Amino acid sequence: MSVAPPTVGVLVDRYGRVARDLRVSLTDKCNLRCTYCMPAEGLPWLAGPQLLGDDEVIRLIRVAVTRLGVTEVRFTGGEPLIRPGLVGIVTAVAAMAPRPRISLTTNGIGLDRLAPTLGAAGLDRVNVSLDTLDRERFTRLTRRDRLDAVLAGLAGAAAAGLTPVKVNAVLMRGLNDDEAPALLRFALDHGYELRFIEQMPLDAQHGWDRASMVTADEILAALRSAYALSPDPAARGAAPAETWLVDGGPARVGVIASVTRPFCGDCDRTRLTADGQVRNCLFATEESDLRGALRSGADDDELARRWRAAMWGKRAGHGIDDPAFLQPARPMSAIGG
Ligand SMILES: Nc1nc2c(ncn2[C@@H]2O[C@H](COP(=O)(O)OP(=O)(O)OP(=O)(O)O)[C@@H](O)[C@H]2O)c(=O)[nH]1
Ligand SMILES: C[S@@+](CC[C@H](N)C(=O)[O-])C[C@H]1O[C@@H](n2cnc3c(N)ncnc32)[C@H](O)[C@@H]1O
Ligand code: SF4
Ligand code: SF4
Repeated sequence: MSVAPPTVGVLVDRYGRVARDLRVSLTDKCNLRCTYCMPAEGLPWLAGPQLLGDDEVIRLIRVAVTRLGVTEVRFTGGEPLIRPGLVGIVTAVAAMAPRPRISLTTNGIGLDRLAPTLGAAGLDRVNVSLDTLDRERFTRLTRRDRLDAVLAGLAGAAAAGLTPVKVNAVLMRGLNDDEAPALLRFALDHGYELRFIEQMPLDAQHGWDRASMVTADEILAALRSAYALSPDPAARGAAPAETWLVDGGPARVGVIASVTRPFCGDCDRTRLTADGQVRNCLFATEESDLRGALRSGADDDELARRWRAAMWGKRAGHGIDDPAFLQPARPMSAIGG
């Protein structure tokens, strides 16, 4: 392996990992306030001029897709459905050649209305976050009484063919950690693919505590009290989720065990924040400023060169277990989860 970043080709790092999955944050704002993500009062949001405009987002995605080998584009945030230009951005990305696969990670609010339009624009599939089926718990966990809107969003996505519809759930001790089997029952009944996510130290309040985090092992034990789980024979590839067949399959359930079973060795992700910074890892402490370069006249070759250089410096892993671990300055909602 050479000691300098490549000047042509794909987004490779010094460990030989190639990033083909681009996660784009379209806004740092959100209409929920999940306790594991942000405080009740919200956060100091990015100001208008700091945000990439729609044309700037599209241009950077085009650089990634046509020059850097990116084959998957995921829109996230914050809450991507509240970005006014979302449909136009999806339409533009779907017209790129080679056409990337296009997906969206969302809290689902408003998706019932938007799903057909997004599907027609070229969105392939969605992941919807849902941590509890109990209205009172949902309101406590997200600080908003919007469970019905999320359930409607899920149904709307399935009806619009944005499949497979995946459901992301974070379990919080003492709040919804008894709900794993019920969430799986709900997902099986509706044909959604459920994945549980271990809580990570990426909340704005820095309230994460390893000792109280609900672990993958605990989640699996809870699921096994109600279902037979067997290893999924399908190859995992670079996916964060490890999956199991439920009661012999074909239905599956996944666990994203970022903390207790990290998957950094196979990571294929690169991230672009809503203000145009490339991050080579969720936990990166440095960013590369593509917005500044773009606005001062850099051409596509130069943007691609900077992106390659940013990925080359990616660390081997997140280092959460390292005593010297430092939580990144930006929270999950600003990075793009
Ligand atoms: N540590 C870590 N966690 C990630 C990464 N990407 C996603 N996750 C976690 O996995 C959760 C689910 O991610 P999603 O956006 O639903 O998508 P996905 O699981 O990456 O992808 P698909 O299964 O292909 O839809 C995120 O909220 C994160 O908590 C990553 O690169 N590193
Ligand atoms: C940051 S959100 C952005 C997209 C959208 N607002 C949503 O909630 O799906 C993406 C995902 O990150 C997850 N998430 C947020 N904070 C997290 C944390 N501290 N640890 C693990 N996952 C987290 C959420 O549950 C959600 O599934
Ligand atoms: S997890 Fe998603 S829905 Fe919840 S507060 Fe964070 S950005 Fe909003
Ligand atoms: S923590 Fe960083 S290196 Fe590990 S999987 Fe996530 S983005 Fe990739």
